Amino acid sequence: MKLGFIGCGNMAGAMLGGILKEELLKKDEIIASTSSAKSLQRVRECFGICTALSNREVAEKSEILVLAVKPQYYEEIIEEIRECISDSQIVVSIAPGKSLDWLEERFGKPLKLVRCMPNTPALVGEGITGVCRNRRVEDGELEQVCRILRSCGETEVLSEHLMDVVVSVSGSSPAYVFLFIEAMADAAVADGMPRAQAYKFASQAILGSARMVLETGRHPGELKDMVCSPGGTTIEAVRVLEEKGFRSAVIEAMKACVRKAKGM
Ligand SMILES: NC(=O)C1=CN([C@@H]2O[C@H](COP(=O)(O)OP(=O)(O)OC[C@H]3O[C@@H](n4cnc5c(N)ncnc54)[C@H](O)[C@@H]3O)[C@@H](O)[C@H]2O)C=CC1
Ligand SMILES: O=C(O)[C@@H]1CCC=N1
Repeated sequence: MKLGFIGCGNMAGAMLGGILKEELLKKDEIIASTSSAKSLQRVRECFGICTALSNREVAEKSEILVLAVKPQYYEEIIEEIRECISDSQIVVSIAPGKSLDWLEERFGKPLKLVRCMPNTPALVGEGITGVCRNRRVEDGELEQVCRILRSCGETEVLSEHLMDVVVSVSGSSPAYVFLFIEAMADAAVADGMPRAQAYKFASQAILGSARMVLETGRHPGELKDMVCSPGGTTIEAVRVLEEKGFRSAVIEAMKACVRKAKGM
């Protein structure tokens, strides 16, 4: 098996969506285990990949093994599989707060470890993943992992001290954006727009704005100013957002997110 997942819920599912769409790996080159036969059956039906009820089997068979369980299960999963893992494999962690040192210590032996933080837009190939590695992972091996991650969107290799920030700015941030979309759609519905249409307008406005930042390279403030006509509608909305502490709410929320990640 080229790639294995221990745990196959929201995040692994999103990654699989990207990987299979790009046809980077064949379905029979990917294996996953989950906590129950019922959820494994769902994984088989959804993705058509190989499955196993045994985490050890997945650990033994995978060249690249992704630990895709919740952080609170990391310790018990590592205890369960540590004997089956060798330094010819690459273990990939996607959990917030679990440092390379912590992982190395739990495995208790020399291992190739990659720590990354993906996000669920991976499902549609528009994810972004922050990646770092321990010193045993060679450049070519990191590239192997990044090739897989790139099928889910962008990949940035960075220093480990930034990984908690990556959690707040991309791992968790789709949730804030979905809240924003819901709030904008609710407002549009309140003013008479049918709900489905409201989601479409709100989502496309966010998608288009994000693409403008990425594709024009212009400062977001400049792009904002281009929308705000003097004495117009937009500056009126911006004034209310500032009055209600919109920026500050986002900054405080993200600082809370980083604090939580650091404490995990
Ligand atoms: N959901 C997200 O947007 C993101 C999640 N992550 C991280 O990804 C990891 C997985 O999160 P989600 O996919 O959201 O969780 P989830 O709850 O959707 O999926 C967890 C999976 O682990 C399986 N599992 C639980 N106990 C197990 C065991 N003992 N053996 C084998 N499988 C077991 C469950 O059956 C399930 O398939 C977490 O560490 C999370 O912090 C990282 C970035 C974004
Ligand atoms: O909420 C969480 O803890 C995970 C990590 C990033 C996104 N979801």
